[in-house]
Amino acid sequence: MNLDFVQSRWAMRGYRLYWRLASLMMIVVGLGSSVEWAAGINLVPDLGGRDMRLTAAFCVLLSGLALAAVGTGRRWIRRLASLLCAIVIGLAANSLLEYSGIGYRGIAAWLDSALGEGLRPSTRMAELAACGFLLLGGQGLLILNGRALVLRELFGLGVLAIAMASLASFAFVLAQHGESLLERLPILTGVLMLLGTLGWMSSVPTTGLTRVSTAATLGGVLARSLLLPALLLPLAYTFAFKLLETRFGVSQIVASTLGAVFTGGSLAWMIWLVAALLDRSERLRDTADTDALTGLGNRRKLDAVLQGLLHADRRQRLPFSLLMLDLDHFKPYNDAFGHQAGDDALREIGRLLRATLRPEDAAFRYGGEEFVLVIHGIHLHQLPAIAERVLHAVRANDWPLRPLTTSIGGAEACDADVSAASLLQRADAALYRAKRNGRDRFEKTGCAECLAGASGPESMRARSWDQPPPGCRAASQA
Ligand SMILES: Nc1nc2c(ncn2[C@@H]2O[C@H](COP(=O)(O)OP(=O)(O)OP(=O)(O)O)[C@@H](O)[C@H]2O)c(=O)[nH]1
Repeated sequence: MNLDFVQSRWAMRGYRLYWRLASLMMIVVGLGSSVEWAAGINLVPDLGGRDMRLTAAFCVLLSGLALAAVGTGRRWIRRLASLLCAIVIGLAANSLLEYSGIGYRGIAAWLDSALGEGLRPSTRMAELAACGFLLLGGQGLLILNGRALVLRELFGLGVLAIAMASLASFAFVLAQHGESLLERLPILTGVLMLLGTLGWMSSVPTTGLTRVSTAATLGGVLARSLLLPALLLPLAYTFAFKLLETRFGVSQIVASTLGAVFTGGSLAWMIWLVAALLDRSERLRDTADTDALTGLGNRRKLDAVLQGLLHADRRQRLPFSLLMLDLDHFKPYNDAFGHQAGDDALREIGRLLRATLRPEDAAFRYGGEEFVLVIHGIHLHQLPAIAERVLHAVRANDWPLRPLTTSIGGAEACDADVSAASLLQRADAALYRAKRNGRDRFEKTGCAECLAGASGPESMRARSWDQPPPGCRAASQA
């Protein structure tokens, strides 16, 4: 399934920045480690454990250079970067063959004997590092050439797994002063592999796994805020609780219990974050669908509701009708008492409509002083009773400044209605007639009274009621 995402500008910037920093760091550390190895000096801070070997340092340097080149449009630079990745693959494969036990003596063995093993530490990188760089080189080569998305993501996940295991193992060793699970993979190499594989993924943020986490959607926010803690927290806990046990004499049972409590707590925190974000997005959606003045649904919400009702399976479609309301002589009311008083009156109409309708029906502000009511399970011949209830509620309300009335037009959803426009148009035609026939009254329009396919009522503007809605002339003048 191929999904398109709208990317978040900030997330994209963040990923691009990370990619540049990762490539820079790899170049600096790779170069530093190579020089350090060659000159026998200490340039790169020792993180404990074993030193990085010459071949690993070279792989880091070449991967960093190739990574820096991925953004360029120049073909020859991309070719050069592909060549660097191919060299990384070659060096890693060479190391693996050296370890294979088939008696292959590769570059590192040759270098070792040429430089005099014993005088200098071995040039050979560890087996796991070789596996990691084989995958990292493959990932880079495929990204640079825009090939095999799934395979390169799998390569990335492979490097991630090796790097994470090395970090966890290192944390464990640090805490325990004991044997490492992955004793032969130096921590610096693990960290750089982690940087490198995430760097490759970040260099093309609109593809593969990263495109979800750069999306400007709820899913994108969740991925950005939860992926990294989900990866790193178990690692940090392993370290912290092992440290409590070995260095501070906390018993194993207490350390394990604390580990379980913190892991559960983190999980609960992540779920809470998801729930809070879902809640916020739902409230935002509600706000977008609500008219701020009256608290009723707005035009956008009405369109969605009608769309849903009209697009329901014809055979299962339940009858429903519309009432379209327009306040009578509202302009003089506004002019006489001011806009604020007009707003209060509109708010009061919203309250009256909510109070008058059954819970299953819904009122929407269609625009200005026009409202639309969606009445479920009601046919045209049943509408007058409901409309009369609304007319009475408005008429009988205790208006503080001057009595207000409303005119109402009604129409039923017909089989021929494929969109909301024709239905709204019939309700509008009936409203036009109610206005023409003296206001404070209800009129209805039957299914055949307007031309099918008309473009819907004029709305959200002051109506003069001198002209009937287009497409309903004959019916409107009836
Ligand atoms: N206070 C207030 N007035 C509004 C709002 N929206 C529309 N109106 C006013 O509603 C009035 C509508 O007037 P018209 O459409 O000319 O019609 P009318 O005076 O109600 O007369 P008929 O509809 O012909 O009975 C205009 O004066 C608008 O300014 C609003 O949100 N607040």
